[in-house]
Amino acid sequence: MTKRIVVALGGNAILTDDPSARGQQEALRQTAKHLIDLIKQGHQLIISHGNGPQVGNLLLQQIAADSEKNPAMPLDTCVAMTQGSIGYWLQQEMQRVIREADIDKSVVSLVTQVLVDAQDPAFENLTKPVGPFLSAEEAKVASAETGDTYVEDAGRGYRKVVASPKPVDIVEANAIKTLVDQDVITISAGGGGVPVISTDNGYEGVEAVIDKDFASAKLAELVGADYLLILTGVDNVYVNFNQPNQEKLEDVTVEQMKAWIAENQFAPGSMLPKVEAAIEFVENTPDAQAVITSLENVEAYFNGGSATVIRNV
Ligand SMILES: Nc1ncnc2c1ncn2[C@@H]1O[C@H](COP(=O)(O)OP(=O)(O)O)[C@@H](O)[C@H]1O
Ligand SMILES: NC(=O)OP(=O)(O)O
Repeated sequence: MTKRIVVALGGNAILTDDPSARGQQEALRQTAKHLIDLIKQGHQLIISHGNGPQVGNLLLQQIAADSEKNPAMPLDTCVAMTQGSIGYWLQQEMQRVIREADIDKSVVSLVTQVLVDAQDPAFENLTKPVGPFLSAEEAKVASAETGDTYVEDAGRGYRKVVASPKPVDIVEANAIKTLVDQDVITISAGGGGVPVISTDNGYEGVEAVIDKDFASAKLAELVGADYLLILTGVDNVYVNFNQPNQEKLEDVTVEQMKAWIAENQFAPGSMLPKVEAAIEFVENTPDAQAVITSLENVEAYFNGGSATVIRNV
């Protein structure tokens, strides 16, 4: 039976070891190959993706700008630029695998605005890591030079952090839903969506990067998805992760997940937002499921395999 699946692509689906345009498109070629099975099975895909490394790199490229003839672009515009570049690569690679599979389906990527609350306390408390990983010393130098805040990111090094307000609504949700109803594969809410606030004069961009897992949960709710499929670097979520007594989670309820969150089982900035986004989606969409697994495990999961699946009961 056809299912409506929001697929949220994590960092390793886009950026492996080569950050060039060619390298990222090659990574997305492999990603597209992992998704074709779902399309062959007749499911509707609504794809979203991260942009943390890419938008941070783009901000660094703005340093080369001058003030008048080639001005630096603000963060909301940089988010839109990464939606454009990643959407372009992915759209081309999805079209390639669809053509190779001899399937007649259109793919389109949409510049997507996500409404946030101008009063969100996240604007005062910067939490979203973007760009490259630095050593403690490099981060100290960069922070002294730019005034930017750097924090340690889940044991992987230091990264610049920016504001990350929660998504309230997706401006283009009806347009996306119309396309999905017409069986078009959409790539939307990339990089969490371009953060905008509502003013008397319409929408206005704000300097922030929305977490793509929360934006994907909102997207899944608004398009009436059956599944929110969060794809990341691990086949399953674990409790006591990376410890001798680590335990793989398979079928779990929202209630169990909340208890483990209270025990600080999931790392902020990496697994925690995924688990919270999964809970938010299933709480707002009672018969739906959220699945957290790796790209490599997707085909196996949808053919009867195992992953971390979060349901209401
Ligand atoms: N409790 C946990 N269970 C499984 N993985 C965890 C856990 N805590 C942290 N992680 C790590 O978090 C990573 C996912 O976060 P991250 O790489 O930031 O996401 P993304 O794939 O969206 O870029 C996993 O690949 C894993 O290494
Ligand atoms: N916007 C966002 O959450 O990107 P990452 O998943 O790449 O951090």
